[in-house]
Amino acid sequence: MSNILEVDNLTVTDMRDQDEIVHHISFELKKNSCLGIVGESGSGKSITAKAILGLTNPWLKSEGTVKYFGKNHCTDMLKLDTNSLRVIRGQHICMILQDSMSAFDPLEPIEKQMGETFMENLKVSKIQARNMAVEYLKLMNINDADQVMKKYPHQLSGGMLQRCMIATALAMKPDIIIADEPTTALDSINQREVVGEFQRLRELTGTALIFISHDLGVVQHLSDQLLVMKDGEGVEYGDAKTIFSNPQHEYTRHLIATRLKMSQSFRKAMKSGIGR
Ligand SMILES: Nc1ncnc2c1ncn2[C@@H]1O[C@H](COP(=O)(O)OP(=O)(O)OP(=O)(O)O)[C@@H](O)[C@H]1O
Repeated sequence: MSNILEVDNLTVTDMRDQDEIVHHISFELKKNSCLGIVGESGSGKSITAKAILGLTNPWLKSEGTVKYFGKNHCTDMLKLDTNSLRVIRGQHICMILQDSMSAFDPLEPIEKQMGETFMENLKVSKIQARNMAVEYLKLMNINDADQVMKKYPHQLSGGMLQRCMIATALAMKPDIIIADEPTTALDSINQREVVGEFQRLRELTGTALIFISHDLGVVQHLSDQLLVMKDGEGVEYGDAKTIFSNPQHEYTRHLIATRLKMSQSFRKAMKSGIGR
C-alpha cells in the first residue's frame, strides 16, 4: 500500500527561547492504515500533529518535510500558505481535538455548525447538510440526533460533543483523520463504540488515521504502525504488533508495563462486545 503522508526530520522550535520541542521526527502513514502515537504527557505528540497541519502558534517554527500525497499531486505541507492549508484541513486532512468544547462556537447550535461545515467544504445544500448531520450522528450511536442538533455546545456533555466532532470529521470522508486523544472524555463502553466507528470508517472509505492517545489499550486495538515519543523524540517506530510483543526501547517497555494495565476496562469492553 502506498503512503498518504511522509514526515521526514520534523523539528519544532520555540523561537522565543530557541527551545527545540520536537526533535527530528520521521514516520510514514500508509493509505487505509492507522498510526498510533503514544508517549507521556508533554512528549510532543500534540505539537507534532499540529505542526503537520500548520496549526501551531506563530512563535513555533516547524522544519523538515511533511509530504501529503493527494489525488495526483504531492505537497509539502510545511511550504503551503494559510489559504492552501485551510483547504487541505477542510477537505483532505481533518483533526479531532482532545478538547471538544473548543472545536465548537458556543454561540451557535450544533446543527448550524455541522451544517455550515458540510455546505462550505462539500458544497451540499442546506437540506442535504442537515440529513448528513443526522446520518453521521446516528452512526455515532446518537439516536436522538434531531434533539441533540438543536442544542448549544454548553448544553451537551463532553462525551456527546466529542461524538458530534467525530461525526463531523467522519462525514467529510477525508484522506486522513488526525485524532488527538479523541476518547479521553468517554467511558470505556463509549470508547469502544467510538473506536468501532473509526474502524468502520477505515473499512468503508479507506481513510488513514493518526491516533494519538495515552491509552495503550485503545492504540493497541487500532494501530498498524506505532510511534513512541519521549521528550520530543521518536524513541521507537515500526509495526505495532511487533512493538507491543517485543518492545526494543526501555521507555516503550516501561509504557507497556504501566499503561496497558490502566486500559483493562476498555479491553474488557472490547472483548465482551458491550454496546455493539
Ligand atoms: N504553544 C506552545 N508553545 C510553546 N511550547 C509548547 C506549546 N504547546 C506545548 N508546548 C510544549 O511542548 C512540549 C510538548 O507538548 P505537547 O502538547 O505536544 O505534548 P503531548 O505529548 O501532546 O502531551 P499531552 O499528552 O499532555 O497532550 C511540552 O513541553 C509543552 O510544554
